[in-house]
Formats: sequence, C-alpha cells, structure tokens
Amino acid sequence: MMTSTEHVLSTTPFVVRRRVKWGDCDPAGVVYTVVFGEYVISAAELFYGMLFDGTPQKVKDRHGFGTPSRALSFDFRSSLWPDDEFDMRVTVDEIRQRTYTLGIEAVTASGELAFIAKLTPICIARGERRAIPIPDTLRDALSSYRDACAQYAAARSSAS
Ligand SMILES: CC(C)(COP(=O)(O)OP(=O)(O)OC[C@H]1O[C@@H](n2cnc3c(N)ncnc32)[C@H](O)[C@@H]1OP(=O)(O)O)[C@@H](O)C(=O)NCCC(=O)NCCSC(=O)c1cc(O)c2ccccc2c1O
Repeated sequence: MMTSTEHVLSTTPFVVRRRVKWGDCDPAGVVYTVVFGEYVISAAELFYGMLFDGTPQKVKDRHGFGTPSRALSFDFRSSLWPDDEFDMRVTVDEIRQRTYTLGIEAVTASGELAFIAKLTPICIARGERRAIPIPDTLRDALSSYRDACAQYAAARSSAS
C-alpha cells in the first residue's frame, strides 16, 4: 500500500490534496503560519509541472525562466489540525506583463474554507535576477488553463 500526504487530485481545475503532518504544527497544535507558505509554493510548483508536463524546476529551466514570488498574501479562515485533509484549488486570477496572480483556495474534507492565498510570481530570465515579460509559452499555458476552468465551470452549472 502506498500512502501519500500530498498528491494531485485533478488537473482541471488543478487540485492538490494534502494531509497535515504532525511536523507541520506548532506547540498550539495547529498548522504553524510558516508552513502555509510551503503548502502554497508546493501547490504552485506542482501546477507548473502539470502545465508543462514535467517536473517544475526542470521545465522552467528548459523554457529559460524563473518565477520568484513578487507578492504573497493569505486570508486565514479556519485552523488546520494534525491529520486534517484539505484540497487546494489553483485558479489563474490575473495575467499581466511580467507578473500573474494565482489564487489558491484550501477547503477541508468537511467542506470548511481554511485559507485563501494569492501568489504573484514575477518572471525572470533563468540564471539572472532580471524581470522579463511572461514568456509566450507560459502566457499561453496560463490562458489555456484559465479558459479550460471556465468551460468546466460552465458545463457544471448547465448540468445542475
Ligand atoms: C525580480 C525583481 C529583480 C524585478 O525587479 P524590477 O524592479 O524589475 O520589477 P518590480 O519589482 O518593480 O516588479 C514590477 C512588477 O511587479 C508588480 N507589482 C508591483 N507591486 C506589486 C504588489 N504589491 N503585488 C503584486 N504585484 C506587484 C508590477 O505590477 C509589475 O508587474 P507587471 O506584470 O505589471 O509588469 C525584483 O522584483 C525582486 O528581486 N524581487 C524579490 C523576489 C524575491 O526575493 N522573492 C522572495 C522569494 S525568492 C523566490 O521566490 C524565488 C523563486 C524561484 O523559483 C526562483 C527561481 C530562480 C531564481 C530565483 C528564484 C527565487 O528567488
């Protein structure tokens, strides 16, 4: 039997399921604030892997760009506890010139909203710390994903 504490649940929309590990928690017994950054960046990296069908750093290397975080914000709605399972759904909220914003919404197995994060990466030339326009391959992949999610949502709402 294989047990995983982090795996991709679906690709459209892109959803990562995680289980809170004991080591994620602080002495108060809930997930430590610092760990939320790891949750979000890890989900974003898996998202890039899906967009380019590979492992995240290798695909960015291949395409010649990096994606340092230009901004990151959190809205914490409820605490996460050891062994809690939660799903992080990734949306493409904005695509600008050199930056774009991913929304990451985390919902527990009982349907409770845990947090909403907004991650704004800035594209840089690989190996340099210089901002560049979002490469066309990435821009196209982000737009296609956003369109596919919109189509999925429309199909679901017309079915219900
Ligand atoms: C990357 C920078 C050197 C670029 O500096 P520059 O001066 O050229 O551009 P700006 O910093 O002014 O950015 C303009 C851009 O940002 C948008 N923007 C401005 N304010 C905000 C805001 N509050 N929220 C959201 N967006 C904002 C503005 O609209 C412009 O976007 P457009 O799309 O409109 O053009 C410099 O920004 C820099 O070095 N920043 C620090 C980055 C950093 O250290 N982050 C901390 C974590 S490190 C990290 O995440 C990281 C990840 C990687 O995967 C890497 C991979 C490879 C190398 C390094 C990595 C890395 O450090």
